[in-house]
Amino acid sequence: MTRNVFVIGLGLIGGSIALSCQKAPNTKVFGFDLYEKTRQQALDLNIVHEVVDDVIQAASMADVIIFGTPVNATLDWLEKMKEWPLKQNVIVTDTGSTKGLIMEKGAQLRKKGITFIGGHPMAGSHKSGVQAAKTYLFENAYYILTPLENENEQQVKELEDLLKFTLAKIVRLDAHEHDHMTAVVSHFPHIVAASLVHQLVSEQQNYPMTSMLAAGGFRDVTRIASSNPLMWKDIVLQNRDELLSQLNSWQDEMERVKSILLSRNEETIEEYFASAKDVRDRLPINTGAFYTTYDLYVDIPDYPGVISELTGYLAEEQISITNIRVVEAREDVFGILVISFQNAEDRDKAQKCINSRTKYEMYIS
Ligand SMILES: NC(=O)c1ccc[n+]([C@@H]2O[C@H](COP(=O)([O-])OP(=O)(O)OC[C@H]3O[C@@H](n4cnc5c(N)ncnc54)[C@H](O)[C@@H]3O)[C@@H](O)[C@H]2O)c1
Ligand SMILES: O=C(O)C(=O)C[C@]1(C(=O)O)C=C[C@@H](O)C=C1
Repeated sequence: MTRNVFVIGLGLIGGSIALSCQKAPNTKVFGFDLYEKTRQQALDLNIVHEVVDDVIQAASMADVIIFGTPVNATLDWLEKMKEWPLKQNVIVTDTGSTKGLIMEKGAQLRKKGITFIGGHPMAGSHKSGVQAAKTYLFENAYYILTPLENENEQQVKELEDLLKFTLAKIVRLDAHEHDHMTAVVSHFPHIVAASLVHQLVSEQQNYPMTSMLAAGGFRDVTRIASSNPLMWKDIVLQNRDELLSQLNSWQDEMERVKSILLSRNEETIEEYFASAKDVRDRLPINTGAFYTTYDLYVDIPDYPGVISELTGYLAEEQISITNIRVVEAREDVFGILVISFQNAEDRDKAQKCINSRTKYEMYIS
């Protein structure tokens, strides 16, 4: 029997889930997005098997409905869904970054006989939209499920059985614990990143050169300030209380920094950085495909056409790359071309390919 999966919201996350659901056997993936253009792109990019215009009709045929919409739009859809004719055993889930308010709606749906199991894959990007979707975006990442208390175990297992095709590590959490912990490691850092950018803007008024000096450090710490503003508006509104509490803790932390700076105590200042480094260095890696980049560093001479020469060799051998960038490109000296691949196997093939056709030095970090 065919399993019908219906994804509503075909952006980065909905599109990526749709792609991984297509890997599941006997599964047909339908999609809907608010925008006609996105629906067309989703079809052109084979993100879904079919796109639909009539949401209620598609939902009535679905065995699993997955929301990939911004969290306030998800709340609106869940409210409307209470009145829809759905299959008796349908499983409804979402991918939103917040869970408290969404699970309140889930509890209301349960009263209508609809199973809602909250979901949140802990991987993503500052990029948004259907064109950024990737089949293995969630590989190795934690994928949190927040079933209601006493949820039908069979239904949760069925959802897990589908989501395993994301290659994520599925874990279960209570919605409030989820909102607390994600405020710490995801939502509040986005506020800090945006605030650092605002601080730069105000400094620019007196020191216009400042942004030109923004090197790796500023860029690394503010990358996520380039994320989708509408999505983050919704997230911070839904998780406002946790964020206000994080803001208080941050202000206390800044007071601590101020006092150690005022103290001029070298040992304390060094220890402040050393203990942070220790914790940061021990953070688990490989959580989320976006961070699992398989990079190959190639020392290339600085002459026109060298990049297309190399990518041409890879294309001839059908080796896909996910990203390419040049670092330390200076005149007349070697630059380093960093080519990223989806997996180690592709990187090995690329290394062999380049080795057989050039004399460029290569290394893996
Ligand atoms: N971006 C991330 O890193 C990330 C990671 C994990 C979870 N999430 C969550 O996933 C969800 C989607 O985020 P995204 O990054 O894919 O955003 P996105 O902007 O890439 O995609 C959202 C899609 O939803 C569509 N949409 C908006 N309102 C809609 C509506 N009312 N009905 C139907 N479609 C609608 C948009 O047109 C867009 O295509 C959000 O709830 C977000 O909190 C995001
Ligand atoms: O990598 C990024 O750009 C992200 O912001 C991804 C990220 C995060 O780590 O905060 C963002 C929102 C989520 O709900 C989950 C993951």
